[in-house]
Amino acid sequence: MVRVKICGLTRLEDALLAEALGAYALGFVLAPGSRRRLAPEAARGISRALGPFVVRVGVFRDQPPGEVLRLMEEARLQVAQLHGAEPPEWAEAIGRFFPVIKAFSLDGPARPEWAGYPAWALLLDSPSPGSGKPYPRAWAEPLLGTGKRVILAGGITPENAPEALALRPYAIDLASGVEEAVGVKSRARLEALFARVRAFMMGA
Ligand SMILES: O=C(O)c1ccccc1NCC(=O)[C@H](O)[C@H](O)COP(=O)(O)O
Repeated sequence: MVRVKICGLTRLEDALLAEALGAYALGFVLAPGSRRRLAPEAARGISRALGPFVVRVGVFRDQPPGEVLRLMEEARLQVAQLHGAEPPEWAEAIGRFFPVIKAFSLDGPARPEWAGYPAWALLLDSPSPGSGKPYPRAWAEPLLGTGKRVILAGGITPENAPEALALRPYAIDLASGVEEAVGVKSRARLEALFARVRAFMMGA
């Protein structure tokens, strides 16, 4: 089973297309400073138009639990992804209401101690989230096989996705690799990605 999260959605048409192609989760950036940032009401409009069986993920960075919980409710989202230096206590406070994904930026091999962070899954990303910059996928290995769910992100594209899939992560996550402009997904690139994922599954 390979789960695909398409992140940084800003348009309803792109979210509906990603859902139709088989995305398991869709990410909406509510963190300040991102060129993909959506207002909560815009994310709510997209979330309300999607089917019931695709997971809506809110993406945050260094925003305190009260702000995250308010935005999650306002935007009608279901999972909180924390992309900053959030202390475990923040994740525990948010985790009382929503499943939490904790993102870590890799500038070298993943640290085994991250497995102790109170999150439902760990997302291993490049140092600059949303940049389309990859890293050596072997850097994820210290956390694979620990029993912790690992989501691989950071510069994944339809072309290099098999390298990430071969590590059999809990999921893969993409923003830039399926875009024609920042925040604007490409139909052709989304279709190419899901074709590569299906081909990998058939051959796995
Ligand atoms: O996508 C952004 O603009 C972003 C900004 C700030 C924090 C997180 C952000 N994205 C979160 C994601 O989960 C991205 O999909 C992930 O960083 C991978 O991005 P990419 O390398 O562009 O595929």
